[in-house]
Amino acid sequence: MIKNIAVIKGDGIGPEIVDEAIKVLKKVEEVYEHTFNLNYVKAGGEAIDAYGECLPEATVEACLASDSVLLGAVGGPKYDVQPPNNRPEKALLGIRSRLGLYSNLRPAKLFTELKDASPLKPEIVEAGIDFMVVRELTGGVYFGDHVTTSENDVEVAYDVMKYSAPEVIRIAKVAFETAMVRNKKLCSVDKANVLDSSKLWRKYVLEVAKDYPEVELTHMYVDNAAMQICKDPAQFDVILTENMFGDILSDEASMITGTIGTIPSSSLGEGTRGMYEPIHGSAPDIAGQNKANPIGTILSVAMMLKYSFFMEKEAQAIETAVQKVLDDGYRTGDMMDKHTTLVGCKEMGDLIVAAIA
Ligand SMILES: NC(=O)C1=CN([C@@H]2O[C@H](COP(=O)(O)OP(=O)(O)OC[C@H]3O[C@@H](n4cnc5c(N)ncnc54)[C@H](O)[C@@H]3O)[C@@H](O)[C@H]2O)C=CC1
Ligand SMILES: CC(C)CC(=O)C(=O)O
Ligand SMILES: [Mg+2]
Repeated sequence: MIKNIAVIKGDGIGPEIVDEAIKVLKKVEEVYEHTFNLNYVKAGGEAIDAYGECLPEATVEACLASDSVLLGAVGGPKYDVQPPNNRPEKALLGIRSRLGLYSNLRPAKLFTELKDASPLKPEIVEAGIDFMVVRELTGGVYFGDHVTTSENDVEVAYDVMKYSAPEVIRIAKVAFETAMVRNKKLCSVDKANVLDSSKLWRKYVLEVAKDYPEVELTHMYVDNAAMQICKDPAQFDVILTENMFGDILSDEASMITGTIGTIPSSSLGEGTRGMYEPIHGSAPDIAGQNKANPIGTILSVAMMLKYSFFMEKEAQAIETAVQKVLDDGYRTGDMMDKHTTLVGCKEMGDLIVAAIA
């Protein structure tokens, strides 16, 4: 099969982790006789450095012309002085929006080999951590008006969190469908005791629920959800939530699995073209030191193969290879625990490539 992939390395650890993911993709290409045409384009800080703008139109066009997009991460202190509309993060939001990628799936699954890396008590970890965060990705406060102004000579700022009924309905459908192929439990997380946008959210989640009588639906306020993820993560199967809550809760959920460094994500819209990226950021504190964990990006490639290209066995081969390398005791620094072998980003990539049959 021939597939065209737009590749955005981005900033900080982005280039390092993407290089390892590409090695994995090339191994899959060789073993399974596919052709992956890679089109390297820039977004975020790397695009500001090269062209002065965080999201050149040529990058968007290359993404739109591709079968899918692989992204490392964007941002870093160097770019914090940029005006709001030219920050690297704005490029990421721009791609998500221009490609219509409203549905972000972020798994929180504990590799049993990493149970000692989890900060939770052993008895909580033993109960199991395996849930999916379905995060709305193109609405909410990240896409509302952002205003800094002055009122009565006092500086004020506000950001608008807005949702429309169709936006809630389409992401709720994704979450119910996700629950249907898992354990048929869906927890919708909102702040409906305070926010109008959450009241609307809950109303339309309840509407969509009528089409999925087999799914057990519960609602939880986001503050409680943050607590329950630490206290009793085994209660969750699928969590559905809006953009910012999902951003925050998925970072928390990653940490209880040991590290943010292993968690991939898919971002999809109506078609099969998606963007695939680890859930973490550009980790400027460890950039350029061969310390980054490339597993989140490598597993994002596996998600791309599964969700966009329907290459089930190839995706499985990557997941099995990651599992084997962890079984063999290799770890990057972020998931280091007793009796394991510390390796760098590049070595971790090489080990996973070698483990792909
Ligand atoms: N998708 C994206 O491109 C995202 C970009 N960002 C941007 O990234 C920059 C840094 O943001 P932070 O808040 O520090 O979040 P971050 O996720 O980059 O880093 C948080 C902590 O996790 C560690 N970490 C993250 N990924 C790791 C990996 N693969 N291996 C080992 N350790 C890892 C970092 O070293 C750091 O200690 C900011 O400019 C931010 O805006 C933040 C989140 C998402
Ligand atoms: C960098 C932001 C735009 C978003 C974010 O933190 C994320 O999607 O994980
Ligand atoms: Mg985030």
